[in-house]
Amino acid sequence: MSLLSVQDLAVSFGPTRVLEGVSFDIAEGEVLGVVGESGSGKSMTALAIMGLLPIGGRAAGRITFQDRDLLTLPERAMQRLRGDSVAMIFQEPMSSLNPVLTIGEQIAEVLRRHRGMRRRDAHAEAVSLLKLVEIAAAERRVDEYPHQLSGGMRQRAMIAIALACRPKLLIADEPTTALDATVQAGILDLLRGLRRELGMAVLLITHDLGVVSDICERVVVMYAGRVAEAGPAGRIFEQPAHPYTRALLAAIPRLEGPIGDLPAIPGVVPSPADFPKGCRFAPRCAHARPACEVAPPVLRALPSGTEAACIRAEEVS
Ligand SMILES: Nc1ncnc2c1ncn2[C@@H]1O[C@H](COP(=O)(O)OP(=O)(O)OP(=O)(O)O)[C@@H](O)[C@H]1O
Repeated sequence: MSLLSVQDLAVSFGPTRVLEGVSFDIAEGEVLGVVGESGSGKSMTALAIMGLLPIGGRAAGRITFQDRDLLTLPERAMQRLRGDSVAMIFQEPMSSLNPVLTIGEQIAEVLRRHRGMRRRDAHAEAVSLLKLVEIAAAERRVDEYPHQLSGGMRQRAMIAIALACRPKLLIADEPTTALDATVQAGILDLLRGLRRELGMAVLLITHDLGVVSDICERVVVMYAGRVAEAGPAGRIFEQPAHPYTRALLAAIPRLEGPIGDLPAIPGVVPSPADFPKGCRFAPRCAHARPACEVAPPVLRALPSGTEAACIRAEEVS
C-alpha cells in the first residue's frame, strides 16, 4: 500500500499553471527520485505535499498520505503532520538553521514539541541523533552554532533535526547540490543507511540523474511541470524511453569521458507562460515531428518497463 499518493496534481499561480497532471506513489520505506532541470516543477511538487506553497499558489488534484487527503486537511492538522510524519530538508541548510541557537537546542526544540521530551532527555537524544547522522565528536558539536560547522556537517545537522520527529517520509530537495563531490557522496551514503536502519521513505529531488542512480528504487522524470517518464530506476537507466530522459542521461558527467566534452541539451525549460500547446519538450527534441506539437502526449506504459509521455517513444528508444 502507498504511504504517499499524488494524483493528477496541478499547481497554479493566478491563471498560470506551473504544474499539471503530476501523479506518483511512494511505498513505505521506498526511495523515489524526482529528477529534472531547474524550472521543471520539482520543488513545487514537494511544497504542495508539505502544504507550503508560496503565497498565491493553489494546488488541485489529490495528495493522500496514510489515507489522509492533504489538500483538504485543516492547517493545524497539517502542521502536526509536518512535525510528526513528514519532514523536509533543503539545499542550503544555513537558510533553515537558526544562527543564534546551538545545533543541540534546535534538535531539542523539535523533541520537546513533538515528542514531549524533558530538557535533559532532549539534550541526550540530540547527541544520539548527531551520532546517528555520523557527526564526529557529537558531544562537543551539539553545543556549537551552525556557523561553526562545515557545509557537509550542517546538512547532517539538518537531517538530524528532520529525524528528531521520526518521520515516515523525508523529502530531500537537492540535499547535496551545494556540496562538493566527496561530501555529496557521504550525505547520499548516510541517507541510504538511514533509510535502511529506520525504514523511512525518501522523496529525493535532484537535477542530477547521477545522484539517483544508486539510491533510488524508482524515478520520476519531470519536464516543464509535467511527468515525462516514470519507472523503476534500473529500467530508466538501461532503457530510457523519453528523449528528455535520454538527454539527461547523456548529460551525466562520466569519469572516463573526455573532459570538457559533455553532451548538453540545447535550450532551456520554457517558463509556464510560454508552455507549448503540444509536447513541452518538442522545441528542444531532436526527434520532434509536427504531430508532437498538436496535443500534450499522455503518459503510457511501454514494453521497456517504464511509462513515458512521448508519442514516438517506441521509434526513438
Ligand atoms: N512564487 C512563485 N510564483 C509563481 N511561479 C513560481 C513561483 N515559484 C516558482 N514558480 C515557477 O514554478 C515553476 C516550477 O518551479 P520549481 O521551483 O518547482 O522548479 P524546480 O524544478 O524545483 O527548479 P529548481 O531546481 O530551480 O528549484 C517554474 O517555472 C517557476 O518559475
